[in-house]
Amino acid sequence: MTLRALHDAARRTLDPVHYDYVAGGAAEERVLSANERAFDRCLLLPRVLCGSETRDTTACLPGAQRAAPVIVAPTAFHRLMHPDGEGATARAAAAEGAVLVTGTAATTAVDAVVAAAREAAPDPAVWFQLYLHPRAEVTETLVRRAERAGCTALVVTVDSAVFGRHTRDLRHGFTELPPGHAAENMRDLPGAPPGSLTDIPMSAAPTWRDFGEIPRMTALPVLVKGVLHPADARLAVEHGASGVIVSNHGGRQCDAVPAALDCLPAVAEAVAGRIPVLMDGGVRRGSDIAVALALGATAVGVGRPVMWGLAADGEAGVRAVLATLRDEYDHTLALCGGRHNADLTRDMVVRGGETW
Ligand SMILES: Cc1cc2nc3c(=O)[nH]c(=O)nc-3n(C[C@H](O)[C@H](O)[C@H](O)COP(=O)(O)O)c2cc1C
Ligand SMILES: CCCCCCC(=O)C(=O)O
Repeated sequence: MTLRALHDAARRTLDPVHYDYVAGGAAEERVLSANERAFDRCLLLPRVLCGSETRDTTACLPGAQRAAPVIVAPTAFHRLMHPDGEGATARAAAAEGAVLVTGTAATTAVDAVVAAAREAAPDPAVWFQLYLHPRAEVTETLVRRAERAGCTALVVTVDSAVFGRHTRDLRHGFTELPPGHAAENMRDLPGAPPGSLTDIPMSAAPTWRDFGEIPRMTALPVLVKGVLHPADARLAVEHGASGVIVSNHGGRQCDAVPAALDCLPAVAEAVAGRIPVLMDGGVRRGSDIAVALALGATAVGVGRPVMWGLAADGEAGVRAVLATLRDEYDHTLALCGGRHNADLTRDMVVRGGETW
């Protein structure tokens, strides 16, 4: 099944309110569409007579030495997509050698997510995503929970000082999870109603100093997600981040920011190879992965495509999404004369577009 077919199948299967929760973005959804359009404008200039019969597409990531170059970005509430929820996503990601980022807003507790991943592979890489809580001890509770569960890295999301205004959810009045669903990692956190879609237990004014406390409280590598400005990428390095994820939250936060891909080159330049730079937002095909890697990413994240795969066919649907992207990327790398991801370089990306 192509990713488009899985998306169509998901749309047919899902309650339209739940479909819109995932598909939608903030405000006029300008950034949501800009993320995909940015990839449409980028074309690859292949090198010839320098290829290899076999290729190594693995990426060296924090807490995941030989991972697929596509990771599962953190997305909330997988049980809205399929009764098997995050357990199915975890087994699929582990079987495909992809990092899964599970999050505070998962409908399956982090220890059960890691246990599910271990059913599919002996040494899976599961990262845990969290927000900075106004009370440091609550943040620490989540960090310890992720450590105990066996997560291999943490991801701190910093683009959500306030919750995005998701137009479609506002139109539907979708503010509460259906009965029987809850954000399981939040059940026992103070002031966190686990059924609310928008009431995130997070600080409204976190600082780099607050972020810097996290690498100090844990031996796990800590990545920062939601960086767009190169100056923030430099601050991330200075405050102990082990990786930067260039992301505008899939167009679900500020609807006036650039496409994530368009922010990648400047962030990669600012980081200058000191830590890995990842990006997410709008990745829909293997050649998108090649473009992002050529522009300085070590790996890319996918959010919505994984949700569509899960809704369409559970664990098998998520596997199909990850395997399709990996195979398409390998094929593109071969056609561009590459053997390793690093063979894709910035000079191989040109801006094309509708006017050509
Ligand atoms: C339904 C949905 C839920 C999300 N939940 C979270 C979350 O809990 N934490 C987070 O950091 N990002 C969250 N994101 C953002 C994703 O991690 C990622 O940045 C985005 O989906 C990438 O864009 P893509 O969907 O075009 O691949 C969510 C995105 C979607 C679509
Ligand atoms: C407790 C609710 C947290 C929801 C976070 C989900 C999210 O980030 C989104 O974009 O939706």
